[in-house]
Amino acid sequence: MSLLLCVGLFVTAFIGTTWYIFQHYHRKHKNYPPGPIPWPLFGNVLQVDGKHIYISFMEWSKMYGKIMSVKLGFHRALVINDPKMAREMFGDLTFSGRPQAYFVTVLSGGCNGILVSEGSVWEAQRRFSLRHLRDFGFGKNIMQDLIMDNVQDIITWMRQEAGHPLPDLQRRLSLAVLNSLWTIISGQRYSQDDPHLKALLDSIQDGAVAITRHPFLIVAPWIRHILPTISGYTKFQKVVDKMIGFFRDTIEEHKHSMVDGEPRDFIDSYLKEMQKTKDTTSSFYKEAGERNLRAVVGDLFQGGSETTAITLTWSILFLMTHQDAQRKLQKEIDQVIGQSRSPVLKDRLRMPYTEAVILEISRMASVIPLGVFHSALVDTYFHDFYIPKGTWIWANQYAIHMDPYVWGDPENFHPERFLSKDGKSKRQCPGESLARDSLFLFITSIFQKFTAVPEPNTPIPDILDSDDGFFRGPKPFSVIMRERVLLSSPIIITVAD
Ligand code: HEM
Repeated sequence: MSLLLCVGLFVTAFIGTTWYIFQHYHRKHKNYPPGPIPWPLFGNVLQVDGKHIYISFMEWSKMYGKIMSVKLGFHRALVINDPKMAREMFGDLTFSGRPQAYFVTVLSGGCNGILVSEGSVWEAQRRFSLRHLRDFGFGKNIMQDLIMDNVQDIITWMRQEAGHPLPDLQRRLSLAVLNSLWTIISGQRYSQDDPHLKALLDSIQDGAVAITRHPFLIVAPWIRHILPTISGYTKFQKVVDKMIGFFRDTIEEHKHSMVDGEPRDFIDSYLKEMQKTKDTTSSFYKEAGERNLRAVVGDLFQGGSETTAITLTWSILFLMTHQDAQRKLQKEIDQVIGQSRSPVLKDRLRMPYTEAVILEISRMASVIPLGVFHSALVDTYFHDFYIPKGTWIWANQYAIHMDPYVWGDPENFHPERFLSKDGKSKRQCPGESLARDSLFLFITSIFQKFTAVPEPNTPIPDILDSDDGFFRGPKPFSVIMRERVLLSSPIIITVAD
């Protein structure tokens, strides 16, 4: 090696190390929350269990405290492992930003829509969407009918498969949940086997996988310029293009088939709002409007389908492995609903045990174990900790849901613990009531008719273990649904007013 090269390498290493030490020790404010020492370039990413990152954070919080800092590549991030602090922080608009990171901007075609936008765009898009989703059923009786149509498909399918292990349970549930959303957003209802519906689900699932399979694009996006294939960039871009293309095609079809007068669905309403908008700075104006519409449609599908479907799959696993809880649930169903009619949302008021089961399933499932990133909108203080503008913030929902100080015995499935109430935050899930309604109607309808039992001689997965991507799903399991009563006539799903 020539002397010149040696000197060059030495100088580069010296400058790099000095810069790193300066960054880490001197530019860090003395009241910045503590955390593990990050490595150059990749931060703490290589120190966590890549499969269960939230468990690594939970372990670290025992050393560094309920509010701790980590570094994801060059990004500063905080992890909140305490329910009170998380509620307080996310109830404060100062922390209602979203990280404007590379992968976020690619997924939303800029910083558009509801999920990743900020400020006036977020407010306008969220307000418009909630108002117009209500026109097409959100939070109304008609939503119950839409959900029940899809519940009926699941009951029919389970009846066909009764007594045998259920194939593709999670996919079936995903298609059923997605179909209700699809009807509200784009006006059509498909059969469960429809290729269009399947293509939409594939595209949403590929999108979710794309986020988690390529962590380097999240923490070190610059790597795509050097190693586009190895870093996963080429594949990521392909998946994202396909997903955005799907939404673009759906919107184009609407533009061609839309008529004057009443909008047929959410997309029509949005297109009409765009036509009315003359303010060139509005997020509904022309090109900006189209980008936002595509992102909103993506947010609703991505936010609403897999979350609910994975929670339902966990429900079957938890109830299959806790026959006692399943029997109590069925007893309440028999007492309040009986066998002669289908469940209706009004039944919820008289079914505290069922509600407790749903809450306990949601706690133990923690389907979005780290929640969705927030970010600090200004330099600020929180519980005497200094938090610089732009810091990414995770609420470790899994740690909160499994905190022994809060729950006593968090690893046990124990619905009775939920016979009390909880609070709310500001940047909160707009689909919460739809998700709760869906979980109630699916669970009561399924367990009204069937009992879930494990397939004999097949291993049952540990319910505390999971298959993780962006979502936390159960490990594969085999379930047999046994019919509870033999009906000679086909099931009639009637929805009372
Ligand atoms: C079990 C079901 C669900 C779970 C566990 C869930 C969870 C979450 C979480 C943790 C957030 C982040 C809130 C925050 O920023 O602090 C969120 C946001 C969001 N969810 Fe859900 N969700 C569910 C169902 C739904 C449904 C059914 C829809 C739509 C129809 C939906 C649409 C959204 C949207 C658009 C956001 C972004 C809100 C914003 O940034 O202002 N979600 N959800």
